[in-house]
Amino acid sequence: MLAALSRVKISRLPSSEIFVRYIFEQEVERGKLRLLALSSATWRRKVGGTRHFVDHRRVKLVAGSGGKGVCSFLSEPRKEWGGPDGGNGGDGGSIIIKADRFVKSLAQLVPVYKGEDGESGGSKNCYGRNGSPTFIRVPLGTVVKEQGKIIVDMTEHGQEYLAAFGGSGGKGNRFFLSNENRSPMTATPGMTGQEQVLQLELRTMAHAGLVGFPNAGKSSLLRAITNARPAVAAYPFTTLNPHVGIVKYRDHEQVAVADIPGIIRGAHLNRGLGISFLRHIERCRFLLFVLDLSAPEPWTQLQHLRYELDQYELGLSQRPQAIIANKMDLPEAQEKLETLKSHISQRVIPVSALTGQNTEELILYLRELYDGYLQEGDSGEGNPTRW
Ligand SMILES: Nc1nc2c(ncn2[C@@H]2O[C@H](COP(=O)(O)OP(=O)(O)OP(=O)(O)O)[C@@H](O)[C@H]2O)c(=O)[nH]1
Ligand SMILES: [Mg+2]
Repeated sequence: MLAALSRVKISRLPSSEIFVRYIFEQEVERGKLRLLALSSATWRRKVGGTRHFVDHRRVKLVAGSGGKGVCSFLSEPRKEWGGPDGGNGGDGGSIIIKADRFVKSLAQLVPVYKGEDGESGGSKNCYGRNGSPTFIRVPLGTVVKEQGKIIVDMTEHGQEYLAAFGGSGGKGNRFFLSNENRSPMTATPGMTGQEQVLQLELRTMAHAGLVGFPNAGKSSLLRAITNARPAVAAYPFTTLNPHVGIVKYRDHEQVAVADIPGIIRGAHLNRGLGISFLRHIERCRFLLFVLDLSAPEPWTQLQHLRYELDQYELGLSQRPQAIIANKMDLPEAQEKLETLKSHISQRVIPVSALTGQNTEELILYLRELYDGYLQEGDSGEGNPTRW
């Protein structure tokens, strides 16, 4: 049955279904796992090396070592004792992490980076060439951590962080020439490059984050209010990586909205897809809670979502927010909405992501939140991200 399923996936090549396989991978026993791994390779070959979205990576950086200095003496016809002429070695290449807005995931990163070594010096006072720096291009919003502590946040295009220094080159014997010592024999080796083990984490940068149970219609809503096209399907956990869409207003103001995977009760205990992907809404200034009106008790969803958010980071659920009741087109929705309103003191925005009903109210409310956030920014609480 599973083999048949894999074959179907390979032949149809739907972009979202490769992720379904991850869920299967966690659940099936060993024999079947191998089969899935095989199908995954075939899938990649067929679609031409497509890579998955990766939002965290551990990398080891070893900067280039300095080239060694050389001990040599000039000796030419009629100038047999020309003195020391050993040149210095070149410096090793450093490793630099650079933010690049054209890079969208950490998938292209490799586990180990080795910087270019400096060249050794030469006779006739020739200095060795310095090793060229190695650049690691990462998406905007990448956080660089060392032993769990954040050391830099790459938020601007072109921002660079020198992560591992190259070793300095050794000195040739010419360097040691002095009045006391006219023929130094000393030459030093280059220093080894710095070694670092860093964790890179990608945190999506958006103003608003859609939070909701699986199948609540988060991706559908993102499609309805922005031009983003995340996959939508009637099974839970369709979305496995964040998508960002931009809501454009007439005055050219733009608000970025991030869609993330669904959260279920007990996600902090690693149920469902866990809550580690909440890192993608950690930076969001406001949250859009999407409740599913087709669920028996949509108001309990809100409690569970808030609880799970607070498990990730205390106070996360208290960010400025909008509560959206989705699937208003369903027949029983109106009745449910009234009950929902009686359970929640905050304003509830009823919408239908499927038909686009009442999405204007949501878009306008989003703008109110955004304007409030901009004013807050003006009063000195950090610069707002301009998209
Ligand atoms: N009737 C109705 N169905 C909807 C509406 N919005 C979404 N759906 C359906 O609900 C199902 C799930 O929608 P998605 O947008 O994939 O839900 P999601 O919250 O992104 O789900 P995950 O990515 O799995 O967390 C799909 O079959 C949608 O067609 C709506 O407003 N009305
Ligand atoms: Mg989705």
